[in-house]
Amino acid sequence: MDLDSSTTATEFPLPPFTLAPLPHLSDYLPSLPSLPNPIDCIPFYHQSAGFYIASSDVILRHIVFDLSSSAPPSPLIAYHRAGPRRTVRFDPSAVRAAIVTCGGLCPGINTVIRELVVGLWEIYGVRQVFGVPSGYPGFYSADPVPLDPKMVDSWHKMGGTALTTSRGGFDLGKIVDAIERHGFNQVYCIGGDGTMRGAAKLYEEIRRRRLYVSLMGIPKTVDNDIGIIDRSFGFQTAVEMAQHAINAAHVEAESAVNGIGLVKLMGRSAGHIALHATLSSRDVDCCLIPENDFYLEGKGGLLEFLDQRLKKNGHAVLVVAEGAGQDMIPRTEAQKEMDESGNPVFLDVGAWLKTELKGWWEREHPDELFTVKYIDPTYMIRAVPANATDNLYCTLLAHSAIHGVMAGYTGFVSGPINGIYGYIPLEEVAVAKNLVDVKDHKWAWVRSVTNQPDFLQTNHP
Ligand SMILES: Nc1ncnc2c1ncn2[C@@H]1O[C@H](COP(=O)(O)OP(=O)(O)OP(=O)(O)O)[C@@H](O)[C@H]1O
Ligand SMILES: O=P(O)(O)OC[C@H]1O[C@](O)(CO)[C@@H](O)[C@@H]1O
Ligand SMILES: [Mg+2]
Repeated sequence: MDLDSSTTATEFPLPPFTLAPLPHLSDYLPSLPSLPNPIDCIPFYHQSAGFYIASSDVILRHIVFDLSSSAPPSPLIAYHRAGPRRTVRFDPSAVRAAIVTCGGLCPGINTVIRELVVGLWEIYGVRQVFGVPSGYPGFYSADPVPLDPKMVDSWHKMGGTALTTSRGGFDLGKIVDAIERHGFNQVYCIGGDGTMRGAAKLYEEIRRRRLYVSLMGIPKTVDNDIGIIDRSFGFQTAVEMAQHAINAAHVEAESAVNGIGLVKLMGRSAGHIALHATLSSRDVDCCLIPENDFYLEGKGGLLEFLDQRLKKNGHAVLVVAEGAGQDMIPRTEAQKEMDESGNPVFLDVGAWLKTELKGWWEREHPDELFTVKYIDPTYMIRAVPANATDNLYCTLLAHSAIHGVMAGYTGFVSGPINGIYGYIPLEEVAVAKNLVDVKDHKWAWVRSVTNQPDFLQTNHP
């Protein structure tokens, strides 16, 4: 079908799609109260038509279509829109909300906590909001901390998590027992992919026990490796922070004779931070990510490429995601460690690359000057407050979460889908991985900016 020459608007029918389920407390508690939304009584709000979101308001996950294709993209899925509902299923005076943060840090966690507290308090009139210290194990091993708007007032300006976090210690029975014991009826779990897998199990157990408890997940991952949502909060702040390291590497490399600036950035299985930092910087000569294997020696290899760059420019900047090249680094049995949550502990690809580069130069150009300056900003890109964009994102995310929970939805995650906030089943998010697609335009863009090798040659040594 040639649409180029079309001068008039052409109509196409919407392809059929499946609406993802959105679990609700009434699925297993049929006689729940149904109350008018307390927002009705806030004197400053003058609800316009369409203010309340109905269960018929949906967002399409796929918004890019090939009109010449007879087959619709499959599977075509829609999600329920996030936002306030006309009725709520909790009496605000009876709500006891718990907030927990798990896994690694990420800019914006404190903003999400702040906005959950302030949103519950100011919009819905909830007065019992608690922080669960030290991640999932804190449910059964620590006392909940009462939170109020005054206490959290400036938390959006702080990095880290004021509640403290941890890895490991997920004991399903003990956590749900503790939720019952403390009388929590709303649970907000902020965390990464592991936290979402844990939250999906908690939701299943709560449902099995038929508890009047709504539990939801707010995805947090500096690596941006959680699927379905557009991006995770704090990611943009981390990319911005990574620029400082890349700029320093560039200055060091440029100021040396045959200088290489090497920057390692976070990203266990997904190279999004490295990729975005590369695209924003434009000083990077080569970006190495876990999704795209690379090799050092021979035709089309990294060393050949760097040799050419040094000859041409006198310096080069290399960005490597921490999960890249792990299979190439020699590792003893003792180094095959896992962290408390079962995530593999990586070896330092930056330190390994630095040694390899120095060895190569000494072998190939023993009489020429050469410098590798290795910068590993590690936690400096994530242990910072969120920037303005991420703070706004965190606020909308927290408010979307509250509206959904107050309406009685449970077992869901809130997040932006194509720019619109929606509710996604927890179990879907728990298994959806967002890796860099090295076949799509974004990776092609990196390669066009850097002109780096594709590392696809099969006949290297
Ligand atoms: N499959 C799982 N089932 C139940 N709980 C899990 C599972 N995976 C991880 N968890 C628990 O979730 C919590 C956080 O997990 P993890 O340390 O992997 O961080 P994360 O949420 O993935 O965050 P990040 O990716 O940012 O580090 C831990 O308490 C861990 O025990
Ligand atoms: O906080 P820890 O346990 O040192 O873990 C660091 C890891 O956490 C992350 O920031 C998020 O998963 C990774 O990029 C990094 O490898
Ligand atoms: Mg994780």
